[in-house]
Amino acid sequence: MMNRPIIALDFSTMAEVERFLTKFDEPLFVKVGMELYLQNGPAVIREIRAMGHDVFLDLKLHDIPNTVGKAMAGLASLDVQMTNVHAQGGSSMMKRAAESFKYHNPDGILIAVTQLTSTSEEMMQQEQKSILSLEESVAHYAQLAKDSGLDGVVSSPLESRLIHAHCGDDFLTVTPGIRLNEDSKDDQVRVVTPARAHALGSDYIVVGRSVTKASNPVAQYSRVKEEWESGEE
Ligand SMILES: O=C(O)c1cc(=O)[nH]c(=O)n1[C@@H]1O[C@H](COP(=O)(O)O)[C@@H](O)[C@H]1O
Repeated sequence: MMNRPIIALDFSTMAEVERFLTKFDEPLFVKVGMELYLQNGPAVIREIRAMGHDVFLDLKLHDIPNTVGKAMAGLASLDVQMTNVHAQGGSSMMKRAAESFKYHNPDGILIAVTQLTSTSEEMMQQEQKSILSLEESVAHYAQLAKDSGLDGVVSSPLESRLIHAHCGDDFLTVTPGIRLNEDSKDDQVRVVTPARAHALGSDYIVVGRSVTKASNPVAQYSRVKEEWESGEE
């Protein structure tokens, strides 16, 4: 069975979240990111969990190991199914995050962002002064995350095969940058359709605006889910 698509609740108020979620009569897997969490705090997680939905808390922690370890202990007590850090924070930071998260939430999934889906290879090389190709960089950070005790990484579906080849099929690929054929890319660079993400072997897809900005979000969610499960556009 395929994992449900994760829907990014990129709203700024709880009222908008409620208006969106009450349209659905099935439990969703949703993502709470910086926009919602930083403006509304931990109460949003409790409310969404009380409505029966699973939560990926996406705050991409990136700081010194002690700070991230302590912050992670707080986040782990929120009863979320998945959360993340930035792999570029390094292996000591990721190890502290994993120890802290797993101690408080043994069943939770901890993943690391490799290269954002809004980053192109050209940007990476010019702005990060990296001498690697984008794929080499993603594979490198995925291996570092695995060696630090994390369960998987965030990347574009374009790198899912490479990550599985390097880190094994059990190492999770959680992949945003999903667009239906007729959608615009917006600020994303490395995008694919849900069907293509299936073919490329992603374990989870993260979908935001394609569904949240649709005129009929429930119908659009069903379409994304069907494409993702069948692998056909
Ligand atoms: O960690 C993430 O979820 C994430 C990592 C990444 O590399 N790219 C990325 O788009 N995301 C998140 O995935 C969501 C994508 O939203 P849409 O572009 O609207 O589908 C946003 O909430 C982003 O914050």
